[in-house]
Amino acid sequence: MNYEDILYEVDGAAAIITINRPQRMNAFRARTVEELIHAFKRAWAAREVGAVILTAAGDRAFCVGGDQKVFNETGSYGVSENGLWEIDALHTVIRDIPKPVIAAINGHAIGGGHVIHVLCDVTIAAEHAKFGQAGPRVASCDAGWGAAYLARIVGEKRAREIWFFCRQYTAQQALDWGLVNKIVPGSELLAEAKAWAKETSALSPTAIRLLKYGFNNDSAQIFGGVKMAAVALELLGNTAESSEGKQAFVDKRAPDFSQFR
Ligand SMILES: CC(C)(COP(=O)(O)OP(=O)(O)OC[C@H]1O[C@@H](n2cnc3c(N)ncnc32)[C@H](O)[C@@H]1OP(=O)(O)O)[C@@H](O)C(=O)NCCC(=O)NCCSC(=O)CCC(=O)c1ccccc1C(=O)O
Repeated sequence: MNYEDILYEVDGAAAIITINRPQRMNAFRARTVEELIHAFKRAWAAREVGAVILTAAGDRAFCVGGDQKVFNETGSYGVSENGLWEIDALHTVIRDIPKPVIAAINGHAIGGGHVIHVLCDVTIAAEHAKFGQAGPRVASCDAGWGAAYLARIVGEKRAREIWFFCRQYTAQQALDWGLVNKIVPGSELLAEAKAWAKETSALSPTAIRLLKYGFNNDSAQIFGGVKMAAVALELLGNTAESSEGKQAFVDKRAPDFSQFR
């Protein structure tokens, strides 16, 4: 597969997957998601790879979720080679790949971009990184992993605060809440992530695989709701409420959801 929206390289025992749409703050479209899934499977199959680093181009954003401009123009997140919109399959492969996935957060991790880092095994953040959910501002949400798994990490009260108020949190706040494992200066982010990848790659791959699936086992029941949430979100995406959210984003104004209450 030819990548247009991401970069893939192997450095030592680390596969480095870079979301490469800095002109859209690394927001994803259907093609981006399809390429990410492909790259994760490539890293899964590569014997020399012991860990995956997921990061993004530039120093402004890790990923700000679904590309709202594409959605506003086309009514979807655009086309993919296989014709599918597979955000849930991306979440699944991050959980299923039997190698640690290290998120290296180089800026804003917002909306669907925040959900992706939450699902990674560990997160290292640049000092200037910002975290939060934004979906309800544009009539979108992830009521699957994005809600239930987030609550496991930060607790119910904090998870509900994150979703119900759509605020942004600093890297220090994210560290205090257990959302990230370490904060480093932006200039040291990739080197730090590579050091973590090297360290874990020296350990028994079978033990790591067992542990990852052991951790996953405890939260696996959330998956039952993931598919339901995806179908519900697709239906929400076809409503006037969704159109108002996306149009307001493009117009750079506050949405008026009053008629949908
Ligand atoms: C990220 C911001 C907080 C940054 O703010 P700021 O620094 O002030 O910069 P801006 O001037 O706002 O933005 C700069 C530039 O980038 C464009 N941009 C920003 N975000 C997006 C985006 N998401 N899509 C497209 N373009 C974007 C912005 O328009 C500016 O462009 P100019 O041309 O220069 O004007 C702030 O920008 C912000 O809050 N952004 C919106 C974040 C957002 O709403 N994200 C989408 C949330 S919904 C979502 O992610 C879908 C989820 C999903 O599909 C899903 C479905 C089912 C299960 C799971 C999922 C899932 O988890 O993904």
